[in-house]
Amino acid sequence: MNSVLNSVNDFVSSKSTKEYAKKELNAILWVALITITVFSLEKVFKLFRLWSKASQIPGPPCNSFFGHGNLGSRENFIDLLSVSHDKYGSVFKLWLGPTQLLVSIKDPALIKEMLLKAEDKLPFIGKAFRLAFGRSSLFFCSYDQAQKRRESLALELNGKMLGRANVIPKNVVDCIMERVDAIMSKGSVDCKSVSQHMAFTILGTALFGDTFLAWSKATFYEELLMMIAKDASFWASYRVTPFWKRGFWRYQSLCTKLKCLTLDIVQQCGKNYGLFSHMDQNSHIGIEKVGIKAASGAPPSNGVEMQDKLFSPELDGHLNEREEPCGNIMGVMFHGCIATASLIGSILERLVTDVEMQDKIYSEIIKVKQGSVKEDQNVEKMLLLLATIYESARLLPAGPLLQRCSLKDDLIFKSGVVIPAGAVLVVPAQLLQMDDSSWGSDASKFNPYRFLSKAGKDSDLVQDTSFTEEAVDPIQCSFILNDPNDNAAFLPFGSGMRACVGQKFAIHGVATLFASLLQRYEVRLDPQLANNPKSTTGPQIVFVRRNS
Ligand code: HEM
Repeated sequence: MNSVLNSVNDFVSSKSTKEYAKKELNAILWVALITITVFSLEKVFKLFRLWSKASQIPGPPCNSFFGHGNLGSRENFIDLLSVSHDKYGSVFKLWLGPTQLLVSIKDPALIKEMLLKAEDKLPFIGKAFRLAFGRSSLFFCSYDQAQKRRESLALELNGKMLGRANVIPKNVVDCIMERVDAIMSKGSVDCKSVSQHMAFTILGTALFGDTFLAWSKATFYEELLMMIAKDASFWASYRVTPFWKRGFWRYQSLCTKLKCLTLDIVQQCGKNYGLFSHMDQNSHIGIEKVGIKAASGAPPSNGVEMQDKLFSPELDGHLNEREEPCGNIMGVMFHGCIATASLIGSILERLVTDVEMQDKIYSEIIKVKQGSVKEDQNVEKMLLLLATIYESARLLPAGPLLQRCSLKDDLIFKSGVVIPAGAVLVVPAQLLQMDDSSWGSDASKFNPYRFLSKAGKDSDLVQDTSFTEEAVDPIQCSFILNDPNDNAAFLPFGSGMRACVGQKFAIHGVATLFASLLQRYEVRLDPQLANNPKSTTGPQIVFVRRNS
């Protein structure tokens, strides 16, 4: 009897357990269904919001649901922006896909406002840096993540570095000159590779100190950095990281080699010199992680003290741990080298094609040198040289667009224009820097005098190109150098919240370099190879030693 009762009980309890399980499963399915519905509705709602807000912005009609997906080559895209701005005004939209809105802005005042309000960078840029160098704060798309590192790097670059008499120490310039001598003993050089090497040496010594000059692996490091630069955008352009592609893993192995080399140079120069200690406290953790013994025995120095002052505990704790060791260092080396090399290349190209200007700059350098007591370059007194650097940066073809977005909030301009959150904002900097309405009828010509004005009259620009010796005489001070950033259409270093923190350092560094270079050499086009139409590396140039 008991056993019968037991089996009835078992049957009842197993039945109620099953029912309970069934009910629970139903509840889970309902919750999942509601969550998915809410999530989808939210997405649809966001999409309608984007479409309705975007409908207020003028722009070409979009024939395909997938948007203007095929925008052609870089040149075609800039042409498209130029034509569309002429047609739709200073702000227009372009659909890149059903959910991807691009808004281009060409009005200088609106651009200034936008670059101050839109704090975030495109996730694509952050992805390119993350794939190559691991997670880092500098160059991260969200401003909140990048802000502190930006501030500490800016403080170091614009404070300690610019505070020195010469932004680039004399031994570094001498090292570059020695290399130029060595190259010249073999013949002419291509403009691109010599500019790249100069930029690499300036940045390397700024980050790692003098140890970098004697580092045996520097040449390999430079080659690796350039190989990575070539492919970085390509691999970042995949929506899903292409782990299945062999080429991607080859690229990753280059990135790993670069990381090991960075850790190696960090180890060699120890904690006590260079900018690196202020950007990556994690670098020493990294050295241990990859099995290299951390630098030891170096006496505590100013660098270490400065390091403690520069980083707040908040940054040292939570955020630092999420950063890849040396990620910031590699990011700065990468961006700084490419951008500085491009500027040096642009200056060299302008100087070899405008020999008269080169001679005037040479006279200015000699005059300033004669007036100075010590070995200081005093580049801040070389107004024509600095104006030439600004002008070469203005005409720089690299980086034709500035890109921003506001990840969370809509952007509301004073004029009432509203750009929905998440839209890609672009500034066609190249068009703007060549625009007649901002630069006058000679906007496309090389004219450094546009950055000089007569002392006391800000608006009185020196348009007269017969720049006399007296005019460049710093003692007489008859001319002043305008702040290039006064013109809202001067954007080679960007502007606003995410503007380049290396602007002053790069300009002073490049000026110091050219002051030494032009003092010793005349730079000329190689007469035999000047007109070689096949050259993809810029003109072939020669450095001719000056008599003195
Ligand atoms: C001629 C040389 C250089 C040029 C033309 C240049 C140009 C630029 C441009 C256009 C941007 C983006 C700005 C924006 O979106 O508004 C940028 C960002 C940046 N630059 Fe430079 N740069 C140069 C050299 C350097 C150097 C030498 C350093 C550091 C040592 C540096 C550090 C940075 C950093 C950290 C950012 C990122 C800012 C951020 O994402 O928040 N740059 N640079």
